[in-house]
Amino acid sequence: MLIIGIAGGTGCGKTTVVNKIIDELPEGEVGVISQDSYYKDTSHLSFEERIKINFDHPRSIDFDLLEQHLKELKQGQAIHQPVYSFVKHNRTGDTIVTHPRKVMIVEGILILTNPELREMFDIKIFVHADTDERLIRRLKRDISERGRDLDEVLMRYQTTLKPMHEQFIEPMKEHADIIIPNNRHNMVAIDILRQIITQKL
Ligand SMILES: Nc1ncnc2c1ncn2[C@@H]1O[C@H](COP(=O)(O)OP(=O)(O)O)[C@@H](O)[C@H]1O
Ligand SMILES: O=c1ccn([C@@H]2O[C@H](COP(=O)(O)O)[C@@H](O)[C@H]2O)c(=O)[nH]1
Repeated sequence: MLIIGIAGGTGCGKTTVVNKIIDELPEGEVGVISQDSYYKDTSHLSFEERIKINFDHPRSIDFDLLEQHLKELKQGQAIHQPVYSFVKHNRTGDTIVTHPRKVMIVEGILILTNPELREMFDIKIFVHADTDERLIRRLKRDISERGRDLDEVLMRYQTTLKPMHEQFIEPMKEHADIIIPNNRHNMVAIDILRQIITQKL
């Protein structure tokens, strides 16, 4: 199994890159684990308490479960990946059965901050887009898909997104094997990745 970690700040285009890689490779060869599925279960908190959580800090992620699941996949076992609701800011209680594949992609803003997880990646990728570009994308996406409004996104951006990005995410570029510039759609980078993956397989 080839395990690829894809990190980068919110809105940089991680999910988009992952989907393009899946499109480029034979069906059924690529599986995905999203760090978002591993936000800690906060069912014991009220909605008002949950919205105050700093979702851009590594402590908000259940890295133990993420690591355990990746190990199980590596051993050939299927896992039950939790389903996360950005609207409720919590796990839904449902899970998706994720089967081991020849290529497993783990994507998320903070996945390179965890040393044990980092060790498990055969290829570490950092997707870069400029800060203003990411904020514009985040605004559009969170308003249209995640039930947010302008004030919520900007407040979160100033209080947690920007400082956490600078403290935890941007420094992780140092651990990356490949940095993909993604201010615009970058099909050349996707094609290079496809070639690297095919060669490794
Ligand atoms: N290279 C790009 N150019 C323009 N828009 C993009 C690009 N990559 C992604 N987007 C858009 O930006 C938004 C956030 O992208 P997404 O892949 O969800 O980012 P991430 O998973 O890193 O948060 C989406 O609406 C997506 O369509
Ligand atoms: O309940 C939540 C959990 C997370 N977020 C935000 O999501 C992004 C990470 O997702 P991307 O798809 O990589 O953008 C992170 O910046 C959190 O602030 C949230 O809004 N609510």
